[in-house]
Order: sequence, then structure tokens, then C-alpha cells
Amino acid sequence: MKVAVGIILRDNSVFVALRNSKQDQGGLWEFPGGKCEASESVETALVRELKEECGISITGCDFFKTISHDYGDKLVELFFYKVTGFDGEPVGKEGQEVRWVAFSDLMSYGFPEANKQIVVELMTHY
Ligand SMILES: Nc1nc2c([nH]c(=O)n2[C@H]2C[C@H](O)[C@@H](COP(=O)(O)OP(=O)(O)OP(=O)(O)O)O2)c(=O)[nH]1
Ligand SMILES: [Mg+2]
Repeated sequence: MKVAVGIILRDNSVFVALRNSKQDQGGLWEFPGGKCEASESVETALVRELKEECGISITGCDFFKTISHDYGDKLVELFFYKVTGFDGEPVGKEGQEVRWVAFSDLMSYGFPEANKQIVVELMTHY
């Protein structure tokens, strides 16, 4: 399963959302995004998901990296993008709790296993 994920950046912070307890990886924090639909490119999925989940329109993004992770019941291929330009102010459009978190504070948030390496990189490179 391909998943498009946006690391929304501003100053020294990143925008994170709390996954609903009923979802996979529920109760953990995530970078907004979601599954690519059949025949949809990853970038198209990224633009669509960030509009749906956060209400922003991406104006600038750079591919960062792909991480494949096997959760046992599910194999995910996460395509992480750094989102550096957007119109609108991100919110939790689906009622999810959201926060801007300073890189130096990211470690105190619980992320899905597949995100751990990315979180460490964000903390050390900024
Ligand atoms: N969005 C997102 N998903 C992540 C992250 N880390 C991680 O392991 N995942 C996993 C959890 C899910 O198994 C999958 C993404 O699915 P999702 O639940 O966001 O997909 P979606 O928005 O299309 O949701 P839905 O329509 O199925 O409710 O990737 C992350 O940082 N962001
Ligand atoms: Mg999602």
C-alpha cells in the first residue's frame, strides 16, 4: 500500500496530527497524509490528502524519502515529502487534534514505528 505523507514545515516547527484511536496506529501522532488511490500519482495523493485532512493547498514540496514498513497485518510504503509552501492555515479538518511542534520537542511525541527514523533525522538536521 502506497501512502503519501506531508512533513509540513514552518520556521523550526512541524505540523503533526493525532491519529484517531479507531484507525491503524491509533493514538499515535502522524504527519498528515493517506493512501494513494489506484492510478493516482503519489504527488496527486499528497495534494488531495493535505487538502482533505488539513485544508491547505500545497504550493511547494520536495520529495524527502521512502520508508517501507511491515506492521505484520499491513505492509506500508510511505512516501515522505517536505511541504515548504502552502496556502491556508493547516487545521484538523476531520476533527483530529493537531499541533505545531518544535523539532527539539518531537521526541516527546509517540509516532508509528515507521516514522522513528524520520523523526530522528528531522531533529538532528534542523
Ligand atoms: N498519514 C500517515 N500515515 C502513516 C504515518 N506513519 C505510518 O506508519 N502511517 C501508516 C498508518 C496507516 O496504516 C497508513 C496511512 O493510512 P491513513 O490512515 O493515513 O490513510 P487515509 O488517510 O487514506 O485514511 P482512510 O481514508 O483509510 O481513513 O500509513 C504518517 O506519518 N502519516
Ligand atoms: Mg490519513
